[in-house]
Amino acid sequence: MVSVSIIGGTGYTGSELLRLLANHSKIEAIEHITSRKESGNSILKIHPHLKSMGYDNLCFEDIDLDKIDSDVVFCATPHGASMNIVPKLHEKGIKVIDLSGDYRFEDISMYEEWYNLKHTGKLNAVYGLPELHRELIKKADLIANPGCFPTGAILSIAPLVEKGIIEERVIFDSKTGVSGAGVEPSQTTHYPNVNENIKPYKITNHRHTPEIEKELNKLVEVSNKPVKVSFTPHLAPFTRGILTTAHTYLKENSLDITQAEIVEIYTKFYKKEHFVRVYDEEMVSLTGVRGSNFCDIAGFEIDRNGRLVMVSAIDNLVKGASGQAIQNMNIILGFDEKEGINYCGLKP
Ligand SMILES: NC(=O)C1=CN([C@@H]2O[C@H](COP(=O)(O)OP(=O)(O)OC[C@H]3O[C@@H](n4cnc5c(N)ncnc54)[C@H](OP(=O)(O)O)[C@@H]3O)[C@@H](O)[C@H]2O)C=CC1
Ligand SMILES: CC(=O)N[C@@H](CCC(=O)OP(=O)(O)O)C(=O)O
Repeated sequence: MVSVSIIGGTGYTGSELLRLLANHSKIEAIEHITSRKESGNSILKIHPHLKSMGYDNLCFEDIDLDKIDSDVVFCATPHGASMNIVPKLHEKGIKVIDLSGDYRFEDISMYEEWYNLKHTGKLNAVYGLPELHRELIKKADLIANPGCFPTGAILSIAPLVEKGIIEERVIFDSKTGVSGAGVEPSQTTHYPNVNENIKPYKITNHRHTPEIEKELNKLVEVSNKPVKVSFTPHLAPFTRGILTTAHTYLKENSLDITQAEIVEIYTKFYKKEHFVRVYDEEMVSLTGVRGSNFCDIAGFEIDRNGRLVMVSAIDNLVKGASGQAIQNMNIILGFDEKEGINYCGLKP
């Protein structure tokens, strides 16, 4: 049994951590859950849906980090904030899973360029995408939990990149639900601006672009050219979910590959992966993964120009954040990887 604390407990990913951990059989207690604004208040004030789930006496605290001594701490804090919190916990020997972008880049200068922030210093973090880095995660004491868009994008084409059958340029087009923007309201997320609307943003310069690219390039054989990623997100009128369409081009020498062979490449690549479901006949959709830790993948169609289209669907708050964070904790601590997160979607 382990004790857990959550830094940033009033946000959406903090809320999801509580929801999922309530059904985790190896969690002894949520020792501390922090909030600066809600310190002293019951967590039920902000998360009333968690009533009778074992948290009725749990209150937010604005606690000094020195007082936290849990086995595992989840930092569900914004980028820029995590880098001032994580080192203090890490140096105490606590296993830390950071949901922000602060430790996702091995190369800090790349982080500073894309996040426009000065970093407080590199730590030895493992990029927590279990389907690609499970062995490293097992030995890690600091996990950089992947970004929501990168999770769906990387998983959608990782098998093709590893196989070396697509050209270097890859285009990802993603639609995201509004919870991706966090709990603080803004003009962008204001209901009249989102409802019955769809709006592209950061069409060429979203900070998840280099994250997707550097992870895909870990799969590229030295003899092949590095992948070049273009990424455009769109804000869409739903609360949860990210649907990503990946456009890739088959290499000249792979143009005779069949759809069935591509399906086979994916099936083999994800054979042991419980949380990646490959659909060779059905199209995937967001309701199929809503509330779940699954990444559903479909597509496999090649058009008359040799363009291969893949599609992935995730719940940004689960496989894209808190579910994956718990999956990482399960791997580090040697628990069943599915513990606490083994739910299907909520398709009506
Ligand atoms: N939402 C999503 O879909 C995803 C989010 N992420 C990442 O996960 C992290 C959390 O996201 P999300 O839950 O959406 O964010 P929210 O904005 O919803 O919540 C942020 C939380 O952090 C606390 N907080 C903010 N600043 C500080 C600070 N300086 N020190 C301590 N606590 C602070 C806030 O509480 P209070 O102000 O009361 O202290 C709040 O509880 C972010 O880094 C985000 O980028 C990753 C993948 C997906
Ligand atoms: C809708 C919306 O605004 N989405 C956010 C998602 C990013 C996020 O959650 O940040 P990390 O995954 O990098 O931590 C955005 O595009 O910035």
